[in-house]
Amino acid sequence: MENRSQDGEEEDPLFADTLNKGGGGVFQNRKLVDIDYIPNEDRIVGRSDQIQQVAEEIAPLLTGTPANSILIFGKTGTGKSLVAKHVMERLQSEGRRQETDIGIAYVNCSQTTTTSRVVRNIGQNLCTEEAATNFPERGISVDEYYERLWRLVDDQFDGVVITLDEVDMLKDDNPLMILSRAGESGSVETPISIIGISNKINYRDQMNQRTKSSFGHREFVFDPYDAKQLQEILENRRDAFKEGVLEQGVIPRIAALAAKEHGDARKGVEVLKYLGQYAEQNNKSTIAEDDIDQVREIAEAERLQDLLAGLPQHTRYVVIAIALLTENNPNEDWFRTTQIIDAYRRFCSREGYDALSTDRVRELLDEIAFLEITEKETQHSGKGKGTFNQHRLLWKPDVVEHINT
Ligand SMILES: Nc1ncnc2c1ncn2[C@@H]1O[C@H](COP(=O)(O)OP(=O)(O)OP(=O)(O)O)[C@@H](O)[C@H]1O
Repeated sequence: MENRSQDGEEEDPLFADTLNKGGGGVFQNRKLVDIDYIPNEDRIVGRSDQIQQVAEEIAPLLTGTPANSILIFGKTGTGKSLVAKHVMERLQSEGRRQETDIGIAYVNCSQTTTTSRVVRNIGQNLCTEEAATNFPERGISVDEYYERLWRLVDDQFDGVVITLDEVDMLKDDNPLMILSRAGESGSVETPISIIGISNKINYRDQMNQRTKSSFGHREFVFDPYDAKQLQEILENRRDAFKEGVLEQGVIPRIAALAAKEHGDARKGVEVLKYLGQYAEQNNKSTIAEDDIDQVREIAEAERLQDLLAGLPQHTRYVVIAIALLTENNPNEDWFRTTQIIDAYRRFCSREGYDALSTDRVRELLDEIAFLEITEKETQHSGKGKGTFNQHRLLWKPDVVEHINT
């Protein structure tokens, strides 16, 4: 493939020391283990059918004809974002070859939940740095953002593809509907295709009827990877490290652990990255299987931190309250809502925070279950005695302690 700058390219020697050789100097190409790195096709494992299918849906943009909008579902770390970004980039470079201007934008809706932010980010993604001033942070209405976006799309592109990752986090699916029906409603002439990504398989049920119909039945479900695929994914990143750094058995063990974690490639790649950093900080020139346990906790803490980022502080306190309960009750892992509310109140009073109302804490418990930080289930108390909810932390409690309150 041409025009793919991420892979195989040498780093500028001027910065190589800082990028690769800090401390123990174990890296030779550190970016290969960055989570946002989009690997070249020959490093992507087990997704050629999905790449082909997504490409077929959006390919009509190359001829200026309307293309489909699609939804991709699958658990975390199953390559959804990777496939979307990879296909978008290839479409854009094929467009360049054919002198067709394809605009691409990627927006993560977990950090961009309101309509105006989504539309603004798409605009900023599509245009040059100077033109991005047309999409200021504040001061213009949602309608004006849309107007500017339509103008940009029609003025500069022959086709546009927009990926909305974690689309289920949007406050409402208005932007999804407006963007996917922009051509039909006469807002733009240039065809726009949307790739919506979610790890909530039942997300479709939450979509309103009109949005659903604009996505038709073009849905793809990505299965988790098995241990063999995970091992290959990680082997394909081995050259992030200098030769001989990763001892035998390191990659198979990370792959086996990631396979247990629902086939999550993200976890595997992250552990590789942390292993390198750990080796550097400790001036080690090789990485052994025993080092894996040291870094997994750090990797998990960071992931959880990511999950909680942007959420209200009290959401974190509720998570901490559940972690404390779990730690103080080694033989239990399910806790009733009332137990958690009591633990949360104790935590708040100890730390000097004003606790939120019971109803609000119940809502927060639903939010953290939705984010898969906890699992929630409803139990029956016994004949005629009604029901109660209980919750279980899906992360190790000591990991939660790493969270900054
Ligand atoms: N098939 C694959 N081949 C090589 N690397 C992969 C593959 N699938 C995923 N990865 C790597 O695993 C990490 C996570 O992948 P990605 O972000 O695409 O997952 P996702 O399904 O979008 O997860 P999430 O829902 O958490 O965003 C990335 O670093 C990606 O490069």
